[in-house]
Amino acid sequence: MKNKIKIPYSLKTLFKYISPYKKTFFASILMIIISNFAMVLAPNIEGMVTNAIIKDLKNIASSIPGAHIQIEKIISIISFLLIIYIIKTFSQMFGMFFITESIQNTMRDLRNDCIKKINSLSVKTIDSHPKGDILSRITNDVDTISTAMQQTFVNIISGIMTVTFAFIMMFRVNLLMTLCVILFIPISYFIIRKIASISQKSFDMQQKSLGDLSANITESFTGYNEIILYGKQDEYEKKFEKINSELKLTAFKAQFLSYFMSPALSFITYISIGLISVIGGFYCINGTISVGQLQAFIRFIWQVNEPLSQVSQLSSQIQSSLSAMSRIHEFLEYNNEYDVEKRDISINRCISFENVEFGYGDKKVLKGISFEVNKGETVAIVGATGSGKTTIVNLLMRFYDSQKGKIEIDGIDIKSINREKLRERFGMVLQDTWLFSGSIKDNILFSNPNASETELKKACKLANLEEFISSLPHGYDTKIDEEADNISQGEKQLLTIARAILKNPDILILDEATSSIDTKTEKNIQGAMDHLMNGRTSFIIAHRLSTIKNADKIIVLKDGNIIESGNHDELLDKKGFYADLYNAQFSSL
Ligand SMILES: Nc1ncnc2c1ncn2[C@@H]1O[C@H](COP(=O)(O)OP(=O)(O)OP(=O)(O)O)[C@@H](O)[C@H]1O
Repeated sequence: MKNKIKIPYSLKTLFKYISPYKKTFFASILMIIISNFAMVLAPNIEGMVTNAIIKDLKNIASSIPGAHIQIEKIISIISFLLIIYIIKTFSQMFGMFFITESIQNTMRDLRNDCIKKINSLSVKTIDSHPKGDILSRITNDVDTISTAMQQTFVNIISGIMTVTFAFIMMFRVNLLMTLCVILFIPISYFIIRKIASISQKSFDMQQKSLGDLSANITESFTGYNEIILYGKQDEYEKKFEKINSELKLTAFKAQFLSYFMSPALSFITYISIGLISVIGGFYCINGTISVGQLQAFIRFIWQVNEPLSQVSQLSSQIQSSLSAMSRIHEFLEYNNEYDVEKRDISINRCISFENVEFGYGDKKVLKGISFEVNKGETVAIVGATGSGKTTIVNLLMRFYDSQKGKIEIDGIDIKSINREKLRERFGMVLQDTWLFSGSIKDNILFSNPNASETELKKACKLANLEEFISSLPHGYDTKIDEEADNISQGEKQLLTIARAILKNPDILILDEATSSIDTKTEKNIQGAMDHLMNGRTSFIIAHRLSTIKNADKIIVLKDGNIIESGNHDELLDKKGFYADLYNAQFSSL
């Protein structure tokens, strides 16, 4: 899929984003045209002042009667010149204002849509793309486009103006000579295209390397503690250096090739000047044009070359931005989590899995899972690591959809239920707690922002958090830092339990929520968990079998199948896989 999307699509996407601001864009183009006109007019008027003074001085020197410096005439020309300068300055200023305004609005919309896109992606898509790369598309790539547009737009408009003026002047000197110059344009165009198409590949690689670099940095930060713990700094530095060298290589290729454009274009210009000198020479000899006109004509050829070579120098930026736009376009085209279903659900009877099969890609993880849980019951899912415990709850919340069989709530296939509405029924407490930078209160209210103060306090009481929160200097308003490093693992879990209590969900997912904590905290968490689970249908994924003894049903997974099910005592009596697992854990305590 990568690198398949070609430039026109990405440009179309860019135009789509620019179009709401087309009026401001056109206003900026108008301003640039006005300022260019003023720039062309100014030298002529400056010349008029000099000419008027010289004429008056000559008249005085020749003692022509009544000769004097015509101050009023000079003042009126200077006033006109002043007006031109003012127009030039203000049109330039407003031109820049309009262009900056429209580009920055476009970029803001693009970034907003990227964030909206992230929120509408399926878990499957998020899981299958490196986070750092997605981050790079929203930050680096948007930035590349913004800088390129800002720097090249004015140059391109001014260039078009200069070329147009130059051609008008050339036509006025001689038609045939101008047509000869025009003949060289396709050659220049061909060279630009050829070089651009070669270097574009390097620009695509460059933006991709930037994405890889960003992914590497994100990984180094998120795994910082583990990296230093295992002394892997050198390894990570080497990985970074490798990607960085690749970036350097692709950036060098891309930049070098694009810089090649300018001398190549100048070479074409030299050839055209040679040809024009010969033709122009003949015209001078037979008196069709003057030597001064030929000289002016050659200057105009340079004037045509200058913007072309300027734009070709900026071509590296234009090309990077095209690659960046292509990557953003590709990201915006990722499949959305699409829901046509509007159906809502409430659980009154039971949840059932019927012959559910599922795999990630070619890897089959669940090979025909069937079990039933009644409303209010607790089911524990047990099995070796990688046996598919998390996958079962992922399917239940429709983070992924089963490939065969069905999951039903009260006899209704969950695939016919709106995903958002389905997920509203769930609460989760995971081992990897997720807290954001904000106050304790903000973090708990995250699941139910409209909860009252009383409800908040009640949830914290049930989650055994009262003592902890009252010990904090700012109580509920205490800030949690970005990584939530200022609170312990157990406290984080209690906070997520309070969050889940406040949501008051029908179905609970508890994923190994009681591991890696001390006995007192574990007791605290277990108490909080009991409050949370009270009267709800719960799915517990736990390695520590002592925590699931009271579950109504325990299902044991192995190689994608349920090999045993029943309650704790029944499974112990069976003296099978569960009993072995339990005894092994019990004896190791
Ligand atoms: N997003 C994914 N893409 C590809 N394979 C995946 C993905 N998520 C999980 N797997 C694979 O599917 C298998 C089951 O994973 P799952 O997380 O359901 O196991 P688990 O029983 O919950 O494991 P653990 O006890 O270690 O959490 C594993 O082999 C895992 O590598």
